[in-house]
Amino acid sequence: MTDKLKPLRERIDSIDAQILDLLSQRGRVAQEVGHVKAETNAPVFRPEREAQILRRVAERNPGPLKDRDVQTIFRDIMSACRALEKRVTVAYLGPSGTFSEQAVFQQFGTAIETLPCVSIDEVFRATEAGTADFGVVPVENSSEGAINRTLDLMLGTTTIISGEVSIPVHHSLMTKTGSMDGVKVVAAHSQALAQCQVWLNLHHPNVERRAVASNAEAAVMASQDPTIAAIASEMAGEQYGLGVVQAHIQDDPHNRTRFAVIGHLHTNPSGKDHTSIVLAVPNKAGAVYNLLAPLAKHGVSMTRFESRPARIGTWEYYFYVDIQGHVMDEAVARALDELKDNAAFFKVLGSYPQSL
Ligand SMILES: O=C(O)C(=O)C[C@]1(C(=O)O)C=C[C@@H](O)C=C1
Repeated sequence: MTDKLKPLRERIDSIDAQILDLLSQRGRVAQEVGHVKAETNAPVFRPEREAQILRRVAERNPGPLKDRDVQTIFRDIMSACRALEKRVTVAYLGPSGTFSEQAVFQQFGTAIETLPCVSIDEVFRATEAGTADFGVVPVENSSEGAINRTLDLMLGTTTIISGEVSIPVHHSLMTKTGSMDGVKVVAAHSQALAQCQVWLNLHHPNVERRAVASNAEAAVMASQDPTIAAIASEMAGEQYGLGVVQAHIQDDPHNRTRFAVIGHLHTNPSGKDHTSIVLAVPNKAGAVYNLLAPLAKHGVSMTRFESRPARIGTWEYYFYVDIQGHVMDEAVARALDELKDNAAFFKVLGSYPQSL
């Protein structure tokens, strides 16, 4: 056995030496890129370039490693190279261990500084003020719909969307002991409680449900009090020393949350982009009907349509629309020009590469 392993391990050692040498070469080129960018004050983080590299990696992947796995490796290689130019700071809805934090690493890799915030409002504020270079905020969940606070804040923010991240959301029920003995309360963010309600009704109908600021906060509470169970990611459970009572308790097994990356960066076209806009129409007959006509006219596909009350006391709404393409694409530019003409309010929230 050992005799057979020895030559294989020697081959791995020699391949590792080559990988290390290539990584070092890549790092030195990134340093040169950094110097060129510094001369022209150009942005360090280029989401469209990173998206193109990750797409190409999946296209060219000869196997046997999975596309997802090689993308994760390359994302972190780019993250480390980017950190040689500048280590970006990213704000998100903390504490550490939330799905938002997972989304941050999925977009930026791990060679970054993170700034956990107590609320979505705080993520916007930190990014607007420049305390963080970017912020990551939840936009919608596949089972529960829009995250209204994010939509409302998008309206007035000076930041723009420069990326999107979609991650699977798997909830686990966890306690200090790994059992439900003596548990009186299940704590979680209201969204998580809603995403697990069928399971909770079936298995723990008589345990009080308590909505708290985040699942990670619920995990902290459970780690300090054996009468409290938390619904959170297993990552958060591990972080706060919890035992799993039951994994994957979300009602929808394909449950996902989409996040927006906000900042001050205008992202260039990557070839596969989304554009987010928000608009309001004058309060007259047929206005909503006519609103989207320019999209169809110019062959632009809509991927999402959401409405929010304008909160000015009348029955007026803001419409949040996501479309395929980039504001610099000719068809999109033409359609948006016409949309703008029909709208009482119009704002482009940003164009950015489609999530992987
Ligand atoms: O191509 C660039 O602009 C780089 O800075 C290099 C690099 C990379 O490592 O490939 C790093 C950071 C950018 O976000 C994009 C790509």
